[in-house]
Amino acid sequence: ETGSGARGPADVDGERIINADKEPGNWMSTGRTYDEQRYSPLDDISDENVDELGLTWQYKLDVDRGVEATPIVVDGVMYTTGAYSIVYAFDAASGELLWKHDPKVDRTKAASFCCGVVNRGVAVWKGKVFLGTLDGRMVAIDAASGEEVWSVDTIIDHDRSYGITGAPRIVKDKVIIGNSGAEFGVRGYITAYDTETGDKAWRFFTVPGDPAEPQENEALEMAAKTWHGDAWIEQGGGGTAWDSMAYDPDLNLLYVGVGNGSMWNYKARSDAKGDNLFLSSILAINPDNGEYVWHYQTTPGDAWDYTATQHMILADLEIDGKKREVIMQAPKNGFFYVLDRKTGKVISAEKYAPVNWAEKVDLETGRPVFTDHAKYWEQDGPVVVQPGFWGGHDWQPMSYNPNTGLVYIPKHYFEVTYEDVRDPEWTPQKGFYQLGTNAAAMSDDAEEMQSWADRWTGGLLAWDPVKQEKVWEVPHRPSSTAARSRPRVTSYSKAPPTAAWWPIVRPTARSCGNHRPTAA
Ligand SMILES: O=C(O)c1cc(C(=O)O)c2c(n1)C(=O)C(=O)c1cc(C(=O)O)[nH]c1-2
Ligand SMILES: [Ca+2]
Repeated sequence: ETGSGARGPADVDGERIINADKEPGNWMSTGRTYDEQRYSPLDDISDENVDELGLTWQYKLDVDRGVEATPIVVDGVMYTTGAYSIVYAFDAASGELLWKHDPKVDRTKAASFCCGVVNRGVAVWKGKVFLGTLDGRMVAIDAASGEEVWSVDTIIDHDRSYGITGAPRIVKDKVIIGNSGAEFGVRGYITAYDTETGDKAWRFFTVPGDPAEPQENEALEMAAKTWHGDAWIEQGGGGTAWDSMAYDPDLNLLYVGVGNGSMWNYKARSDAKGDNLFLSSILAINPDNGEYVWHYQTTPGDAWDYTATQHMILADLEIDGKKREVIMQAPKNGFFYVLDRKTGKVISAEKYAPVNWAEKVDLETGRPVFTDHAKYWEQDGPVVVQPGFWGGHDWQPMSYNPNTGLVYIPKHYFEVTYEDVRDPEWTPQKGFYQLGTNAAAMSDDAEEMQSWADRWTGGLLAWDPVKQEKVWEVPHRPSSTAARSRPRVTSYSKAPPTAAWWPIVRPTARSCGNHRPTAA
């Protein structure tokens, strides 16, 4: 049922999202359902006729930069975003533009965002469209007219490079949004706002504040004990929640994926001591008041940009003859995690991509068993770490098919070098990477670079989350031809004298589809 006309535009609430299977022609929240399975029950398109699909309409977006949004479709209208957080509403059948909303993000600030001026889409609720803008505003837009209804600044410190690229989620009349910027030195947090008024309902910081001051809550008191030295205080600690969330209405738990440390270098950040909670963690939070319920940390003391902001899926799986309510994630660090979503206890964790920083995850302690190899702060010179900083899987969402029981993962093969910076000159600066490591400080030699480019590939992986094993994988096409015909690797050898210059390598394994597999 779509476009009955009985409802106003974007007339979505929690009941409708929870019962989304009753109206399979709509896609009403970013993961389609609160469990974020991204499984469409529509079956007109099948493996019998998929080769007959053709273009029905197209629309040229305003800015030729990354497009990462999941479009929302409600009652015949599609709401989606392009670069610089511009929102578009289309007639979904004809492609006719109904309205456009440009929040007018300052284009000169583009360098303050690590990974492009991207946006991953909007949320809709009771006649409004909700947008997190690149410069950190939460904007409520009238779904009929495209006009702004209210706008709030979500950023606590504009001298730091905070931004928003993720899609908001809405639970019980609260719109929830995190932020980005952990490559530059920020303190991560998520905030909930009243969808009607824009009033702040609660805020949860993902890492502690200055231990000289009282922490905001008990969870952060606990977290503060896992940080050492004082470099992290000035750098903010990191832990940005820049992409994933999921919600279980029965348990009333909001799950939030938390990112990497500021700076990356564990020794520079925290004297190479402590877990640095809640970096690289999945957090379960009460969405009514923002209170901590549990956490699971995937990479204690993260030093490699191993965010756990990757897409999370809730499902009920039968494991060892018992029905388990699980949350699943394939974070950057290369392990596929199945956790009990009530308690946060790890049920299983296996490598879905090449991993050399850890042997395995110890299911008794729930902690990874680290190798010494990847601890670049203890090494002379650069070390090759698998996965590299774009991870075995990054923001590209995965999906779960309850009929096959498989998870489908857009997977990367990506390894890079990391090297300790011995003479750091870092200070928090806007627009400069502050990593404390030379990451991917690559050769100027074309042949050598080509060999790296050849190894940066990807594929579509079908994964059995019960057996924790690969079922099949479709390799993406080889990168080598494309890499030769188009220079794609640049080394900023004359970068600014920060500790953390960023010899930019845009890995082919990111999203451009020119990938070749290597042995798993
Ligand atoms: O630490 C952060 O705050 C942060 C933010 C973002 C972002 O907001 O896009 C990315 C990352 N980290 C990151 O590590 C990463 O690999 C990444 C890829 C992308 C992208 O859009 O292609 N964004 C981000
Ligand atoms: Ca990051």
